[in-house]
Amino acid sequence: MQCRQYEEEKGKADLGKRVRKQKQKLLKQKSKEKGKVHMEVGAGMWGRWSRVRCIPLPSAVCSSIRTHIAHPVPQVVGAPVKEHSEFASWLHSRGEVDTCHALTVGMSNHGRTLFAARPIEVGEQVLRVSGDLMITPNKLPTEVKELLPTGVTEWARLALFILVEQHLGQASQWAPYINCLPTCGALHSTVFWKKEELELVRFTSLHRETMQRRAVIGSEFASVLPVLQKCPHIFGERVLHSKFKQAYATVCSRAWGIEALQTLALVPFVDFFNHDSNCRALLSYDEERACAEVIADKNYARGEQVVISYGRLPNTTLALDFGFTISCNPYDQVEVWMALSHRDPLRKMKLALLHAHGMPTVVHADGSDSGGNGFHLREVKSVTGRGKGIPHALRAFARVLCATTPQELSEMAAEAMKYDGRLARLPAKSRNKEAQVMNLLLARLESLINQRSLAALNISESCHGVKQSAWKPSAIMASDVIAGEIRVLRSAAAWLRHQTSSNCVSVG
Ligand SMILES: C[S@@+](CC[C@H](N)C(=O)[O-])C[C@H]1O[C@@H](n2cnc3c(N)ncnc32)[C@H](O)[C@@H]1O
Repeated sequence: MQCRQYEEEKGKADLGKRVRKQKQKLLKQKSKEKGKVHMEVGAGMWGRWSRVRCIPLPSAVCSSIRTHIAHPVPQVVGAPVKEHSEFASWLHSRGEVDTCHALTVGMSNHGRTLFAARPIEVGEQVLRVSGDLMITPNKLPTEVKELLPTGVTEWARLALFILVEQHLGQASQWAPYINCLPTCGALHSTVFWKKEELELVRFTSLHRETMQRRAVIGSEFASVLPVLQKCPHIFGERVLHSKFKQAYATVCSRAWGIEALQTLALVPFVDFFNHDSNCRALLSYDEERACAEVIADKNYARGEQVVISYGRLPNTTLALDFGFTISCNPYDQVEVWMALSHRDPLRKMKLALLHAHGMPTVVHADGSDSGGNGFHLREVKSVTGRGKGIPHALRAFARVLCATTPQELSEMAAEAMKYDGRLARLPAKSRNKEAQVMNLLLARLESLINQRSLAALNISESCHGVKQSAWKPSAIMASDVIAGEIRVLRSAAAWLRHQTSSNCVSVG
């Protein structure tokens, strides 16, 4: 019941507000850093700009990193694909002479990928692509750019770029690159899942985000449709929503945010790198030399698959943006929705207290306050160790939820003033109250664990009689997402139990 409420509340959330905040944060960060910046690939539609991190490239550090890859991406020594020579001569013809001396394009279990053409040493530059080769939205034909309404995002503009070049076919100067983009049916992003497939992840944030992404693609299509119709000489006679969606999803799985240039870009050749969550090599942009580069984070033998990290991405993001998941993804997370009851007599006061202490609640599209928010939980690595447990904000929210008198709320405000302004920095003075808070949180986590366990059962029942290795991509991804959420929830519940027992708080 609470989860249904969660879905409804979150579905109506005022996302515009969040986007504005994220963009402001990004702009603040911008221009602080000069030199090389790391980029993260993918969409995360509303969070993607905030995911474009801006960290000076530690080249000195890079050369001393010898990462132990605990779960490497399977190393498949693939025969070079025919595009490799085509690609290499195309790059040469464009003056990209240094780009791929160390790498060759081949096939892996996960589509095209890059292999070491010779032994590669840690700290070595394995790839360098000049700014000229990057496809940015300003490379759209001028006629199209002039017709597009201002609100059309860079994601949609890059999707249009793909459509323009696909229409040109072999006459396109980008043809060797465009020909390698995924064809219809090759992308497994959740935006393409059927209704019954999406049902498998019904209670997760992935479900909501997928619906939002679909809505965004739909409204972007509506905005560009008049331009598509005005320019049949550029796009062809009739561009259907499905074709635009395919191009849009392709951009989501391949575009890089280049903060230094404040733009989104498709970067040919870099596109062939597969992702490994244990890898520390990132694509970075060298502002001085105006080129993108990748530095090896370990030694590679000839023929070994060379990977990079697309970022510290949970399976929900991987499934939505890229159409794959990783089993036991170390960056998995769960969104736990907590909300004040409409029947709570202190609701107004509690909302005021939360808002005054930097704890916003989600606002519906109609302007009403949901009285709740989602809190992201990551796996708690050690139940007994001193590392991070559950987010402080979640604990503070639970304290506010459990307050029963105005006096309690005033005491919380006074205590926050004494410290750093944040609510509930210390456990409640009354042991009973603290136990109540812990019980509330534990009950919430346990109900989510039960719900996810049922979802996991559902997935295996939907694949009854089929060997796991033969499951459809959607079932594998749904299973990884749910298993990850259960793992995270269990670790958080174990941490809570340990905290309460070591503080001698009785937990029911
Ligand atoms: C930037 S492209 C990488 C090149 C891609 N393999 C190709 O054939 O063009 C990203 C796509 O590669 C695939 N991919 C990358 N890393 C993967 C991994 N670790 N497991 C499964 N698929 C992966 C996914 O299909 C993803 O959408």
